Amino acid sequence: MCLPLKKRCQVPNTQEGDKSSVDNEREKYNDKHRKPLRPSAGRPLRPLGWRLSLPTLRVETRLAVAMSHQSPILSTRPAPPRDAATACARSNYVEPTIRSIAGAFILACGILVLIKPEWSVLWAATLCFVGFNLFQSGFTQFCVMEKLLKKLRFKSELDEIRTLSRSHAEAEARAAFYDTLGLLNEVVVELSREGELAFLSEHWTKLLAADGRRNADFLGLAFLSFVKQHDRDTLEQRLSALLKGESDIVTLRFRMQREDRLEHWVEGKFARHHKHGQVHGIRGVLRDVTEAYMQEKRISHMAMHDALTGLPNRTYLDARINEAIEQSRSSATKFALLFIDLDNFKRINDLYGHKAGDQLLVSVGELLRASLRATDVLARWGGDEFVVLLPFPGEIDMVRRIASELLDGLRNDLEKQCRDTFVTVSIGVAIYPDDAESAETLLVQADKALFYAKSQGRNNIQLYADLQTRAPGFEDAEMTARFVAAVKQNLLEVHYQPVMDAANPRCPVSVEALARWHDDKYGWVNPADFIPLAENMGLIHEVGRQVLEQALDHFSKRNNTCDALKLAVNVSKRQLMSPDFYPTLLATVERFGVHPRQIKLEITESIALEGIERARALLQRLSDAGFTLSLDDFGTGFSSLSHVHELPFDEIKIDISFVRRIKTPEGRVLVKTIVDMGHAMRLALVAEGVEDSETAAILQGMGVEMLQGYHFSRPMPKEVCADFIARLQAPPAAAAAA
Ligand SMILES: Nc1nc2c(ncn2[C@@H]2O[C@H](COP(=O)(O)OP(=O)(O)OP(=O)(O)O)[C@@H](O)[C@H]2O)c(=O)[nH]1
Repeated sequence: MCLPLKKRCQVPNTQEGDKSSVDNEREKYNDKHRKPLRPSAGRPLRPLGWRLSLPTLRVETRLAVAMSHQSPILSTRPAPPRDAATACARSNYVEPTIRSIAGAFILACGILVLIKPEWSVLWAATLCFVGFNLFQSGFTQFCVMEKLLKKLRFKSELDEIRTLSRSHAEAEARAAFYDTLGLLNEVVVELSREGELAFLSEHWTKLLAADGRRNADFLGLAFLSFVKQHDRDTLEQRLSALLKGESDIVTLRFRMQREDRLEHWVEGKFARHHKHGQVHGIRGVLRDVTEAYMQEKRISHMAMHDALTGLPNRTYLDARINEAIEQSRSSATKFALLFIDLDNFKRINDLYGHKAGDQLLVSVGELLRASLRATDVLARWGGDEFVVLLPFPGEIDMVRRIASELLDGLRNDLEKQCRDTFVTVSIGVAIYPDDAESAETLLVQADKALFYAKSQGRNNIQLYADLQTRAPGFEDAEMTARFVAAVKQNLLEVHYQPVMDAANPRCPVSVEALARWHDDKYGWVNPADFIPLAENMGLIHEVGRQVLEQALDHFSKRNNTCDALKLAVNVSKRQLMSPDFYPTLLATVERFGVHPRQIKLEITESIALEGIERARALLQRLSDAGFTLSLDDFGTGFSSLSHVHELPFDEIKIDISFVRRIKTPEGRVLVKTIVDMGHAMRLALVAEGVEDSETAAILQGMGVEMLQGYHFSRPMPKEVCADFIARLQAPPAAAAAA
């Protein structure tokens, strides 16, 4: 880089005399700077001056100005402080003094010739000598002046050459700089204060995929016009802040408006560009970061999104909920969290396989997304659960309406997509800040509301706020929390209580599956405590489902030979009213290889309160499928006994409250009436709560076909129940030995 510059600094076309004078001056300069000039007198000479050297009267002109000083081409030192004009002025100032002295001397000689004519030769010789010296002095002065003029001319030439070579050197340096920029992958841009392109380095056209064009075509155009519309405003704001001096460096990622229309990301780093101490514009470096950006995006997308549906995942949702909380706090607004869960999704997997299940999840995600506003966040929480974060400006009724539209819309769309199955969803809703003030608690409340929605027969919406009034106190007890956890973890157990043939007490006709809960803290919890809890919490449906599945599992694996033995399971009214109860039951029974004929469904009489027509339709389907239908708790709370005969029940189970009174005359009459009425309706009779042989005998005497109670057996774990049945069925001798 330095070589061409030096070469250009050689002095061109100088005459020999000039060259030597320059060399002389340089030597003088170098000598002067090497060591000071010392005259014989031992005093340093002044840089410029005259010395009258007597007795020779030789006027010495000492031009001590080292002209070589003035040439930075020859030396990088700065020019000496004195110039030729100063030297000239000094010589003009000295000459009159000499002339005056010489004049005075000639006048003195003339006077002496007149006074002493005999010394005239001596005086004439002295006069000649002085005249000659004056002439020599003038000539010397003339030479000095000429030299000075030459020096001045030479200096101006030098200045010219220097300016030329400087601009040439600058141009060369610039060219070399641009060549270097061309080696970089980055693009260097210079923008005017108005944002127009003033300079572009080589790869600009490559960055814009404008292959056939030259950089010059772009000069003078607005830089921002090559930035994607979406990123333009931000970049413009940041660059004008930079020009105003509000920031020193701006680093920003944005997209360029490329001719091939591909999305290319650029990282731009900009700084102010100064000239003569003024802000002249902006200088920036643009780096194509598309690949790195896409990679980062892919990684962060993977970390924040669900692989199956492509929807945001829990991590993303958590962040957005926290953001929404911040925003709601500052703007005093509310937002809702909707927990959406597919009803009986397991069944879809079981019936159609996991691939179909996956496809359904994807469809649900798409349908939900399409029904929501862009500002609503939809995430897949996991499994068949989705969560919607719904900012809402108005009343809570608005959330109800949106949730209801989602539920109906989804059901209708899925009905069209899945013609051979019926897919519904349940929705639980919690509102910030009414129901909770932290993201975590809000999610828990929404989940509770969902749980309650499931328990209400699925395919419905529950708001956490409503839950408080519908299931009061369900939050309070620690037991509640432990119970909920037990249900969620499938920790409930099923015990079995046999129902005996009244005519043959050694033969159980069925075993009733009963839910039991053992808690580490509370031990065995009485069903009379946790069943109402389950009702209040809306868990009764879930409890019913778990009991059914466990019981079917046990029943299908039984190894006794009692072929006629039936499995009796309790079905709550809510379960029965759920639209998917029937198909789920059929599928579950089939899954465990059990025939509906082997199942007895015990249904409470309150089913009739749902409207006799509806109840009949629901029950008839079950009866037609082969299930035995038992009217449970008969005699309690049934508004119209006369309706019983309109429902397709196979048997009536007399409530324990009547059986316990059987030893009193009134109680006996009451039970006898129920038994007669049942028989009149061609229904079989079962009595529960038989606790002793006397009661058993009375009931048997009345014609009750089946008996159940502690007199025969308490509810037992499956193994104990299996032993019990095996013992009953063993020949009397073996049973006695056992
Ligand atoms: N196909 C498929 N199944 C999944 C996926 N993730 C979870 N599951 C299944 O989804 C089912 C979720 O069941 P639950 O929500 O507990 O129960 P459900 O059958 O939907 O019943 P309710 O929610 O009580 O109505 C489980 O059987 C999981 O194995 C998945 O990514 N794909």
